[in-house]
Amino acid sequence: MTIRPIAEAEWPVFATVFREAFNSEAPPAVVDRYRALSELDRLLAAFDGDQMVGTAGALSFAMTVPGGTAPVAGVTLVSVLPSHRRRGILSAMMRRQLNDLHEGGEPVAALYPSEAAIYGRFGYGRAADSLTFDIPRHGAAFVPDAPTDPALRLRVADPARARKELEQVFEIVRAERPGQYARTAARWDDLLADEEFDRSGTGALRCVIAEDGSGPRGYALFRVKRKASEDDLPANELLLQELYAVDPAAYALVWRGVLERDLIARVRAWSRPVDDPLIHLLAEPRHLRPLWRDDLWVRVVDVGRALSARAYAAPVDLVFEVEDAYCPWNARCWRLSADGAGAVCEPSSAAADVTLPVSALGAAYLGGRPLVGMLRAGLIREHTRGAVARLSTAMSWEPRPCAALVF
Ligand SMILES: CC(=O)SCCNC(=O)CCNC(=O)[C@H](O)C(C)(C)COP(=O)(O)OP(=O)(O)OC[C@H]1O[C@@H](n2cnc3c(N)ncnc32)[C@H](O)[C@@H]1OP(=O)(O)O
Repeated sequence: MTIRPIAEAEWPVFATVFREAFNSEAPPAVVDRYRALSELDRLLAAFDGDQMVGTAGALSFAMTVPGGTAPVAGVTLVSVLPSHRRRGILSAMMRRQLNDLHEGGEPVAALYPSEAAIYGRFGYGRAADSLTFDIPRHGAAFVPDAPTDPALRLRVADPARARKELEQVFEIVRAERPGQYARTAARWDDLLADEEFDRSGTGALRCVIAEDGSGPRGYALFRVKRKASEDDLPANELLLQELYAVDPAAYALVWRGVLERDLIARVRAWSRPVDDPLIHLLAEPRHLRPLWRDDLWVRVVDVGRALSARAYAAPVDLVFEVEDAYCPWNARCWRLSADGAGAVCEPSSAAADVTLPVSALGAAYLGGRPLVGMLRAGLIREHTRGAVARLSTAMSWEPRPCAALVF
């Protein structure tokens, strides 16, 4: 078995392997979009003799982390042909990729797993969660004191033509929420693509923008799936792709534009953050009927650099011991000292206050997974009473992390 980067000429075979592994029906135009999204020199393939049997890629993200932005490898296109599964090919590709990231100086990796049980063994931790809302039209009323702004108006826009305005809003909001990553032109092309395959029975991509005299302040992208009830009344579903706004009044107005749209029986919204302000705006939040699931998984590739690259919610100074079977350079004691002036995380020879698996550090890295929960679950060992609570408080962050756009 060989694992190596691919050449441009090998892309079609690479695409054949991941299409087969994912049981994908993606047409050539969509495969071209994957290529535009990919960074060729960061694609790895596994070979059995001459045959390509496995794939893995990484994207160079600037990702929002607590208090700033960090370089993060967005791991993607991971697949092994059905004929070659459960022989350790994924494990070998993950080991190679983690070594490459370490040597290339990328301190953190993140991914969306196809199945949540796969990546914990490679040191990834469940770092962000998201909610799916399923809101019936009759449950869409807002609390009486929901914010309004008479300067705001709602405009129906063509998504492709409105791209610059959407980018303008997104650039502001992405800096606030950990897990959000800067979007390349290819990412926007993919998000706004509206070919037959993208519609797949769910209708054209639509857009509303909340704006005032000085420009856009919020937007929603959505499709409408046409449906009729048994007695032939409109029962259409609005499928919300994304909704962002830079201030509360614009946020409320865009949601109103979505929830109060005529001829819609229900609104389904995926990948909403767990602290979505909509939870406070709906007069009857039980109508959100939230479904909880995992969003981003994070892998701390280099403990010292990763933990020095973020901010902390409270001062902390302690020593923790990391267990890491895949990245031996992490497996040792580290001292973390952080206060309002910054954070330093360095190797230490002092006795550890806490021992934890590297996946726990990944889970806590974006501020959304309190370590105290993992202590109670018996996944972390505490040697100094109260040390996990202090580290947990320091690593927690507002707002809660959510990438919300699968890569
Ligand atoms: C970020 C992303 O791209 S996520 C997309 C992941 N890809 C897919 O889901 C496509 C379909 N699936 C596949 O291509 C393959 O089944 C893969 C990539 C998930 C696994 O590849 P394999 O080469 O079979 O994995 P490998 O043999 O290295 O398995 C390593 C370990 O993970 C376990 N494992 C592998 N796949 C799964 C799974 N889907 N669920 C739970 N455990 C799994 C194996 O049992 C093995 O466990 P062990 O170490 O205790 O023996």
